[in-house]
Amino acid sequence: MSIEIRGLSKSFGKKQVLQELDLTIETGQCYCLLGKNGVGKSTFLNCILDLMQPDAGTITLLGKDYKAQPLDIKQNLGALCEDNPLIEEFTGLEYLTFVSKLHRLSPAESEERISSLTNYFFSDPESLQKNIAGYSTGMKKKVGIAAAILHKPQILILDEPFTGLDPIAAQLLVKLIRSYSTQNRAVLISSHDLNYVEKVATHIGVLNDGQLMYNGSVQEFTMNGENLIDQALFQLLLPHHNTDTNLDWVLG
Ligand SMILES: Nc1ncnc2c1ncn2[C@@H]1O[C@H](COP(=O)(O)OP(=O)(O)OP(=O)(O)O)[C@@H](O)[C@H]1O
Repeated sequence: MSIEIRGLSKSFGKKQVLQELDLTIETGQCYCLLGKNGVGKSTFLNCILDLMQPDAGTITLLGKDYKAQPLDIKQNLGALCEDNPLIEEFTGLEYLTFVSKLHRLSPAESEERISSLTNYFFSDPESLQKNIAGYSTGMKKKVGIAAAILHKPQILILDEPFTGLDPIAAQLLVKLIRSYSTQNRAVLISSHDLNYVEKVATHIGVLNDGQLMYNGSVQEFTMNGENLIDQALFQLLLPHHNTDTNLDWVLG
């Protein structure tokens, strides 16, 4: 198994965001984490990425305990964080070269991989010669995704990967994720873009009130395709949401 979480809890002050959460993700799965704004999806991913310390619980990735073997794990982990931190003073090309050096890729490997990723995601490879500070949100997102997969990690964790991408780039990412997760790897995504989730997910998790209120296959979630993912999600979450508020003053 790729990712095994047991009893994960995290609070901010008095607000408990994650409550003794358990989750197992196997290789070959693309697990999509869904849920309303502020429900704790990024907190959950940040704990798995060791960017945030949980209050309790264990995280085992690729059979290894995070606390005992953090470096072994991180060599096999690729991540796109929600705030997508890059080095803005670098050009896109400099940044990707820097990341490939961190992963100790040979210069030839690095050049080949950056060149193919550039051709795949960027219609104008010249743009990678400019400083990241001047990039659009979507351009930055594409650089972040390329940096996450440069070292072919066995686990890929992407927080809101589709947000800000144009439809062509999003479709290219769909294609990449689909073939990526069918290899001996696993992909974990947090997303609100249900049209794209529909295209990549093998498994769905719905986070609510600190717990996974659904955790299972996409077939079961959609009742073998009878429902779309958004319909299934509405049915699950709507009873927990107040829809009675009257907005006549705006609409009238
Ligand atoms: N560093 C922090 N300090 C205090 N509270 C935080 C911190 N990070 C997150 N929170 C709170 O934890 C809760 C979960 O936030 P999180 O960003 O994980 O939600 P999310 O499900 O990813 O939301 P969204 O879908 O809007 O991106 C929110 O109430 C948020 O305000």
